[in-house]
Amino acid sequence: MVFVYWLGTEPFLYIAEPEFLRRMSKGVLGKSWGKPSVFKHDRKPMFGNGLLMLEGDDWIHHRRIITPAFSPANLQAMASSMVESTTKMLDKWTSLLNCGCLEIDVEREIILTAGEIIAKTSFGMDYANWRQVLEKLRALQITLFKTNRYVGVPFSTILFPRQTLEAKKLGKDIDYLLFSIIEDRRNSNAGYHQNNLLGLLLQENHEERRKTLTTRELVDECKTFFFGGHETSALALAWTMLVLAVHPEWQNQLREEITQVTGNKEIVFSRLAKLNKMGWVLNEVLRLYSPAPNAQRQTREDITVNNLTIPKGTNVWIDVVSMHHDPNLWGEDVNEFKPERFENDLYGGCKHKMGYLPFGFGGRMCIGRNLSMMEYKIVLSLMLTRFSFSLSPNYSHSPRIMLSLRPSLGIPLIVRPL
Ligand code: HEM
Repeated sequence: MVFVYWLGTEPFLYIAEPEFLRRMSKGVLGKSWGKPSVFKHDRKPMFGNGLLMLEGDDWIHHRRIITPAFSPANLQAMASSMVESTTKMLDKWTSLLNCGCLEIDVEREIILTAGEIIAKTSFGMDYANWRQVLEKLRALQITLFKTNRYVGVPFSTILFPRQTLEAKKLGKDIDYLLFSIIEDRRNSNAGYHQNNLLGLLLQENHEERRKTLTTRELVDECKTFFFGGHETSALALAWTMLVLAVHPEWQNQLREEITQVTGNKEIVFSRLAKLNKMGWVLNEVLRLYSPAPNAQRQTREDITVNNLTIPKGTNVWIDVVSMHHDPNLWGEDVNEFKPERFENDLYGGCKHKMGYLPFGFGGRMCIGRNLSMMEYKIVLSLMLTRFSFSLSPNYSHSPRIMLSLRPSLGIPLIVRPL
């Protein structure tokens, strides 16, 4: 389905048709479309001019600097930190269960753990700092995306002055926290020699003896990666816990696979790729509950598709959720949880390769996808080998798009030690 709608004064082209998207993106150079200016402005307190929002030469430059942070060697170095943070969470669950607690909101718990993982692995942050950044980012997300604000409608900031001011203030508080972390790292020599994301960004500035990234740009990248690096991975895990709670047979299948692959020893980086069934489960969860439910672009020049000219300046809204749930692409069992779709097919049997886009498409494909797959397998393996899960009667199914696709009332599960 493809149609045009308006958001205030802004024209939007809605696309939930993979073939149209393929034709549109095929002939388009990266420079021919960017991110909608109206969202760049609205989401500034959250992402500033970080990688997600950049375009043109600036985007190429930042992507080149940041890519090495996700090399296999750097990912491997993050594994022990992931095991440590997850084990801490699971020890806490054991204490809660010993104290008579019957259920645990796994979404809340996993978000905290994923926040800790990205804070430690990418920025080397300590507890007090990352908790503050995480809490403020969550408050900012609620302010920007939970309420009905009219993004793109002229003077909407005047109609919603309280939210506008609140978002600006939270954005500044986060900037300030990240700025002081960057300055501390600059002043300590060790900061330049760490191969984590912040270390690489600082080295780039330091070694070339020119300000390749300004402090403002560094803060924006840290903000972007702090949010992007924990929220989506945590949601993939949280939605997985929900579907596994209602499909205990898949919990068992995954436990068997973990035992086969690890031989009851601690999970190690080099064996993660062998967790094939877990990979299918991840793909199926990303299809059913895509943490990034849509993608947006804005044309920077006229683009022609099927004799139709899409004028420069048109915003484009790509509805990933709709494509992932289209029975014409996936078949009549589209809404069922069937990880085996992915057994012999990276696209899960989808009739069109652009119909399955959990990590985006083209040159703007998610830079953190390998990191998130690794984190997913480590955290899920540890959870499944210590506990079994079933749905709490208090669970209420309420997926809601608040930038990402969230379970808006949490995911309370009954957790039992194995
Ligand atoms: C399951 C986990 C994840 C999902 C589903 C996901 C999804 C996506 C999607 C759909 C995009 C493309 C957005 C667009 O086209 O506008 C994207 C881009 C991006 N992601 Fe992820 N992501 C995940 C994990 C991560 C992680 C762990 C990080 C960082 C550590 C990260 C950082 C980013 C960044 C910075 C971009 C912008 C890339 C660019 O424009 O060059 N993501 N992600």
